[in-house]
Amino acid sequence: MDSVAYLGPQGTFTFEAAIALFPKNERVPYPSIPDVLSAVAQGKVPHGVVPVENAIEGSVNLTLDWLIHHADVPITAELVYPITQCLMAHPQQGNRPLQDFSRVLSHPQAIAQCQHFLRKHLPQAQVEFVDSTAAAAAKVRQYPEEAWAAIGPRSAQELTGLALLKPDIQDYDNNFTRFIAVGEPLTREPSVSPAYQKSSLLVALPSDYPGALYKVLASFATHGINLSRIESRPTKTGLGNYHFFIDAEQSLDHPAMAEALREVEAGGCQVRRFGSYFCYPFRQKPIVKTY
Ligand SMILES: O=C(O)C(=O)Cc1ccccc1
Repeated sequence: MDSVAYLGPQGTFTFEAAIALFPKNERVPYPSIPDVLSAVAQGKVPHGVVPVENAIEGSVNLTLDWLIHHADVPITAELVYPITQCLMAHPQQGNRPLQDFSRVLSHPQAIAQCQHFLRKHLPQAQVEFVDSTAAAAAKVRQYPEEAWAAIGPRSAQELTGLALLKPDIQDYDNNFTRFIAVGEPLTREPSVSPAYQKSSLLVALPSDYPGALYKVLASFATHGINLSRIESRPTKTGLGNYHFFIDAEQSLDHPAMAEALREVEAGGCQVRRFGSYFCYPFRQKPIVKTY
């Protein structure tokens, strides 16, 4: 069975997303987002799952930049998945008042989603960023004597046997994250039904002149294509140089899309196509305890 690389270890949000997108496949944890994308790009695994955007904190720039600069892999599916963060600690530290914790560990996106909570309840705690929420939980588990806490999903708390200090600590409701699958096309249906088809593109403008981006947007508009996301990322060639990561709610082989892209390219833009794929809205949380 085709295996799936995901941002691990077991118990990350990406682990849950990988279960929802690839319920029957073998899943292989990788310690970082670049490791997942590179494993797929190098053909070590046919599929990968990584986070790409969060409703509160925005883009996962590491994912976008690695896709743009280092891993030439198509996007094959998207999952929109609800995120609830909990605060956990070693059972030996479970009765400690929150304000006495000296350190809080998590993935930068998770820390960013709980800024207000941390300022209010753990103002003394030093923040330590790690590669994933479940890696944070695993590290806290290794240091029973330390007054350390981790932020992450309930599955990480359950799998590591940490004490649950407080559930639902994210600052805003409606905390959703988009995860993408990359690599070979999906051979089986995920455990959720698709909502609609979309495409992802990277558009580089020919040069900096008035209306360059406007012309690109106009081509999509005149062909009736709805853009659901436009993210400027530095090209890394100099300050102020950007290209645009664009999501369009249309398949690449649709005639209107093909015509819009022909126009954009005729205008001198370079367009990279990451592929067309289905977006799967989350319906029911997978049960991770049994995995
Ligand atoms: O570290 C994880 O659990 C991840 O999957 C990355 C992440 C972190 C915070 C919100 C969504 C995804």
